Order: sequence, then C-alpha cells, then structure tokens
Amino acid sequence: MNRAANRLSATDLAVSRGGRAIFAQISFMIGAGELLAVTGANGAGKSTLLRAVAGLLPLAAGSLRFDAARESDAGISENAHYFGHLDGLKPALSVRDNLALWTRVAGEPGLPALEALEQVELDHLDDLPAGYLSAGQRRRASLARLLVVRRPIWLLDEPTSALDARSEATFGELLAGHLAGGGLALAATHRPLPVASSATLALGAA
Ligand SMILES: Nc1ncnc2c1ncn2[C@@H]1O[C@H](COP(=O)(O)OP(=O)(O)OP(=O)(O)O)[C@@H](O)[C@H]1O
Repeated sequence: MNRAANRLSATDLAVSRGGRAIFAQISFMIGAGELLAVTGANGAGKSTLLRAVAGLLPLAAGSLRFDAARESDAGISENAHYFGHLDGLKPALSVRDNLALWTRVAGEPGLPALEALEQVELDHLDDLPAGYLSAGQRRRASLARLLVVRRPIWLLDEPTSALDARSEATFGELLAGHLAGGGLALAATHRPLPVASSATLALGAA
C-alpha cells in the first residue's frame, strides 16, 4: 500500500434507527497510518457509526469517501474489514477451514491461513471445530481474518473485549503493523487501545 494516499473522509453523517436519530453532523478524516478512536457512553452510537461506515446501515444524511492508494473501483465495504461483536465463525467448521473461507473475500491476499493463526497463537487449535473455542479464542480467530486478506480500512468495534493481556498486546502489534503499512483504522472503544490513537471522536449520550 502506498502510504501517502489512503484516506477515509466522512462529511455530516446522520443515521436513524427505528425512526429515531442516533447521531447527526458527524464529520472526520482518517489518513494513512492513522487511528481514530470513537468514544461515548453506552448507546451513544459508536457501533452504529462503524456499521454505517461499513455499509451495513444506511445513512440518513451525509457522505463517505475513500481515496485508495491502490487504484480500484471497489467501494468502502470492499476496502474495509469490519471487526464487530459477532465473530462470524461457522461453528461446525474447523478453525482452519473458517479462515480458508475468509481468504476468498475480495482484497489483496495476505498471510496464508496457518501463518495468520500463528500470529494470534491459535495454530495449535487449527483442527478444532470453531464452535468449541472460548470467547477470547473466537475473538482471536476473527482477528486472524484481518490478516489473510489485506484491506486498508479496519473498522474495529470494542476490539480488545474478551482478549487477555497477552492477546491484547498481540492485537496492538497487528494494528500497529497495519497502520505502519499505510492502512487506517476507526475503533469504537471504552478502554484505552494498545496503540495510541491519532485523534478521538466523542459521540454524545443518546
Ligand atoms: N434496530 C434498532 N432500532 C432502534 N434503535 C436501535 C436499534 N439498534 C440500536 N438502536 C439504538 O441505537 C443507539 C445506539 O446504539 P449503539 O449500539 O450504536 O451504541 P454504542 O455507543 O455502540 O453503545 P455501547 O457502548 O453500549 O456498545 C442505542 O440507543 C440503541 O438502543
């Protein structure tokens, strides 16, 4: 990735859910190598914002724009990894086979599945059905997904929840590597992140 060019801009975003405005007039810009932390009380709209940026919820107003370092016709959704509360694992499939599925999504090929599992220290469980993983292990398997396909935008919803101290440090290294490679990230969090954020967007209480 060319470090100079990746840039995600949001202008005057508004999202409504169930007929109620969750937030309005939210604007930000995240450049290559930058991490924007989204903070706010429970219900302030942090997850809603991430889901809207990922294209999972419609915007009531405003616009999003992604300028990619790599020339591509793909939109924000195809350029973004959404790391949400649900891990998206298929419980009957092995950890390795789950990761193999993820390698087929659009994006620049990243690490081979087993190497990605090594990075999150799950390679010893690669044959286990994903349904048997603990909460933190599921989170780590989901994290490995970010490594098998490279996408410049990481949308991270409470990324360190359920992670133990060691896994949180590993996550910090992976995120730092992503940013150092010219990626960018938007992270909703209640806790300090293991990587210093470039800026903070504080959403008001609902
Ligand atoms: N489907 C829905 N219909 C109506 N309101 C919804 C719906 N889903 C979420 N909301 C409301 O949207 C608001 C924002 O929720 P959101 O999950 O984005 O908050 P959050 O800041 O991520 O909170 P938390 O810190 O608890 O994770 C909440 O008041 C929630 O009740």
